[in-house]
Amino acid sequence: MNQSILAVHDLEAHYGISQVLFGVDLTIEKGQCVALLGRNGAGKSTTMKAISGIHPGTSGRVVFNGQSIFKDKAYRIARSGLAFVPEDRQTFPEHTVEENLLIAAKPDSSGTYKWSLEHIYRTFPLLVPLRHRQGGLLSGGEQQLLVIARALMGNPSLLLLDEPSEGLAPVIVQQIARCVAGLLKTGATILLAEQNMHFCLHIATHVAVIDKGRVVYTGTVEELRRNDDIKKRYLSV
Ligand SMILES: Nc1ncnc2c1ncn2[C@@H]1O[C@H](COP(=O)(O)OP(=O)(O)OP(=O)(O)O)[C@@H](O)[C@H]1O
Repeated sequence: MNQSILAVHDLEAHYGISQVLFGVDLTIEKGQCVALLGRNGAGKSTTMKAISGIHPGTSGRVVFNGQSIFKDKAYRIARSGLAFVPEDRQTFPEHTVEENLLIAAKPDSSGTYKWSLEHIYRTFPLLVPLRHRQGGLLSGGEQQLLVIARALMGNPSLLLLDEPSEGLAPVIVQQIARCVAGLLKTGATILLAEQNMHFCLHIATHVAVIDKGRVVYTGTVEELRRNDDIKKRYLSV
């Protein structure tokens, strides 16, 4: 049986007095790529921020690798092996690509460095010619690749990617899709928040559709492909 890496139950979150998550339920098993799909403002980023402790939820349960992390500080959650890559793609702009990567190097919970610099460059060949360029001088797509690679240098057991395709040219989106698909082949487990359903359907194994702060549908990618009603109702397709 698969081992559940992340289990989120009845998660609620607010900004001030405004409630935006109304009981999110979500499970990710080892090796899965779950696409969290939903329209603008549906609650994808807030779900990721609540899971990773950046914007803690107000109630609910979040269990990561068998441990409750709900209300834990963001740095503790990150250290326990959950890496969150926010949508703003912030690199350390004054530092080179290689320095950005080395700053983040950390072993996994067993003390192992699965992701070395060499392994990163093999997986992200586009970063090789850029290794001495400052982070702030990269294009949007290059920055996106760098922040994903930087997260991997921390050898996480779960990677949360928030809208990696947003605002990028189709050719770059394809490169990022190839890169994420490659990560899955290496055994990575990924929660991928996206508005771009087509980007996800080629990569993800499972989907969770979120609408108005609630997960309204879960299934495999194949099941979603066949479900025109859900696509029309929640994904504007
Ligand atoms: N810092 C904030 N303060 C107040 N309200 C916020 C804040 N961030 C998000 N919201 C609101 O919370 C709701 C959920 O936003 P969230 O960013 O989680 O949605 P999303 O599905 O990620 O959308 P997008 O694709 O536009 O990022 C929206 O109504 C949004 O306006």
